[in-house]
Amino acid sequence: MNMAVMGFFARSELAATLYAFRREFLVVGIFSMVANVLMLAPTLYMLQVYDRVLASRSELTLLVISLLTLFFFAVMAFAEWSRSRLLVRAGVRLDAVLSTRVFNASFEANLSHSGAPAQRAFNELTEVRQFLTGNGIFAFFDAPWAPIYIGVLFFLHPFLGWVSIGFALVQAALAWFGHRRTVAPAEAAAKASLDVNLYLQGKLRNAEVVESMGMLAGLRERWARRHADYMERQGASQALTHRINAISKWVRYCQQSFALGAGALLVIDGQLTAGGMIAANVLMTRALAPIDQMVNTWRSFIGARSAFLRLEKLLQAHPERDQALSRVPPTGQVVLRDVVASAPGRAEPILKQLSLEASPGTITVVLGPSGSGKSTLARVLMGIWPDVAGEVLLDGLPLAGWSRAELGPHLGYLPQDIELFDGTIAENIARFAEVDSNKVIEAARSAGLHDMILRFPKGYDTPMGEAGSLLSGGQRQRVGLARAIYGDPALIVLDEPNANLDDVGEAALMNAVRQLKAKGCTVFLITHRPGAVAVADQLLMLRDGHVHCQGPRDAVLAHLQAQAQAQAQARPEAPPSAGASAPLPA
Ligand SMILES: Nc1ncnc2c1ncn2[C@@H]1O[C@H](COP(=O)(O)OP(=O)(O)OP(=O)(O)O)[C@@H](O)[C@H]1O
Repeated sequence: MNMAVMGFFARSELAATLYAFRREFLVVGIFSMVANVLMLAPTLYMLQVYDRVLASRSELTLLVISLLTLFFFAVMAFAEWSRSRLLVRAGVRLDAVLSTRVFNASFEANLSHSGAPAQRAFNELTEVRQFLTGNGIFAFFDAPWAPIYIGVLFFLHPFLGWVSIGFALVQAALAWFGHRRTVAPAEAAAKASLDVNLYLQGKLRNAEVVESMGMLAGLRERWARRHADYMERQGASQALTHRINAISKWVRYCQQSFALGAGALLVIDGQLTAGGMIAANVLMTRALAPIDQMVNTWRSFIGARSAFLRLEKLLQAHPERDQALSRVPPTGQVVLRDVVASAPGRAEPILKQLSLEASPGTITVVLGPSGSGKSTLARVLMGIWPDVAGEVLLDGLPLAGWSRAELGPHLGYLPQDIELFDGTIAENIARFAEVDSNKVIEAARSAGLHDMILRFPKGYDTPMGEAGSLLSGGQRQRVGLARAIYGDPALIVLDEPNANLDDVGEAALMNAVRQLKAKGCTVFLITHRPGAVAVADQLLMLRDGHVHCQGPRDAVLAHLQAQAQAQAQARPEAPPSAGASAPLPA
């Protein structure tokens, strides 16, 4: 294989995956060769019928060559069918090989807000697969055979060979021109189409909010603007493609008729038989068909190529995680050293030089005003904040180095926006792994949910869709809590778990937190409610991304009290110094 081709397959993971299909493509190439060589059969048949059968008036000759041609056609049909089947199967396998990888990469991209939505990545995978396994690719397999047909035309008469080369050049020039002109508009239209779809889907997801506050008109106006932009771009792109297709069609008609005319000239001159003339006409159409096919499939080629490039970029940006980094289960010892968490588009980091330690069997309550960085800290602790500097260690090892699939069951996380997924309540609590009924019930009990679930008609097997209408905000939060508790994690982070809870719910939560502590879990509890301070071993107060106060609970409380008293005494003379901070030694 030549260097350029090898270079292509070596350049990325995606290209290397395609390289694994080289055998299939080779066999497709062989079938294409058989089919293309046998395409000469109709030409030979025509020659024989005109020049031999009609001249000799022999029915037997006609029968023999007809049967022979029939056999060739059968082989040709078999070769064409086989190559299609092979490609379809290769497509299914390609999808099987890549879909998990693309799923993981687009999931990670979503997590870091760095990539296009997952759905787009799957559309791209489908586009690449459909191109590689559809009609478009045949043009590439058939094109190399055009020279053979042109060679046969030269054999019939050099003039016919030159005419076919002339037409081939015109067609190729048209394809090249088409590519240059249509690539940008086609890509712009595809992007605009995706934008419109994604915008619409996003709004449909929030249909209740939109409806309740009468936001539809405003949103429709924004959607209409995007839609109009898409229509305009698509119209421009289509108009151009149609123009190029029309020119291509015109060239094809000219070629079909003038090839016959050129043959007729030679017949008049006595240089070609009538059979040769008809055969040359068929042959020339055949020789130029792949080029014509390429002009028509150019658009899908461009689409597939840019989809390929985007997928390649996505996979490169999110390489497969090294599964070898799995380790013994963590005990939950957490150390953060000089952690700085940033976000794109923000001049200042969200968390600034944050350091803390938490041991197994302790509860750290994180307090602080809105926007002080508590939820960001929760994500850092879970290892899902993309842009972190400093050290985040779990059992003395960097969190980022753990195998996510293995670490996941040892972590518990209750985010502020609880997302429950399609499936039963039990499956949601069991995190969609194999449901261990005892563990599910234990987690539900701890979250104060068990009795409530039993009151549902299908109990733990109630689908989330149905339960969605049965569950209140507080109950959803408790299902989220049970999911976080499930399987006795070593480290658990609860981000405002009591936001929607009543007093009973809050008591159940505090009970659950104490149980977790008793089991040796490292608990982080982020809250606005002062009641939670009662269960804390240590307190961490954040203010504007900084540690305002940190240390054992009683010491921090005493310090805050002393600070408040000092401020109260100083008040008559001078205003309090807002934001005075004094991190306590842990
Ligand atoms: N993905 C993000 N990109 C940019 N900025 C962000 C992102 N997430 C949060 N922020 C900003 O970081 C700051 C801290 O946000 P965070 O959600 O951590 O605060 P919080 O203390 O949990 O607030 P609350 O109590 O209201 O939940 C805010 O100013 C917020 O605007």
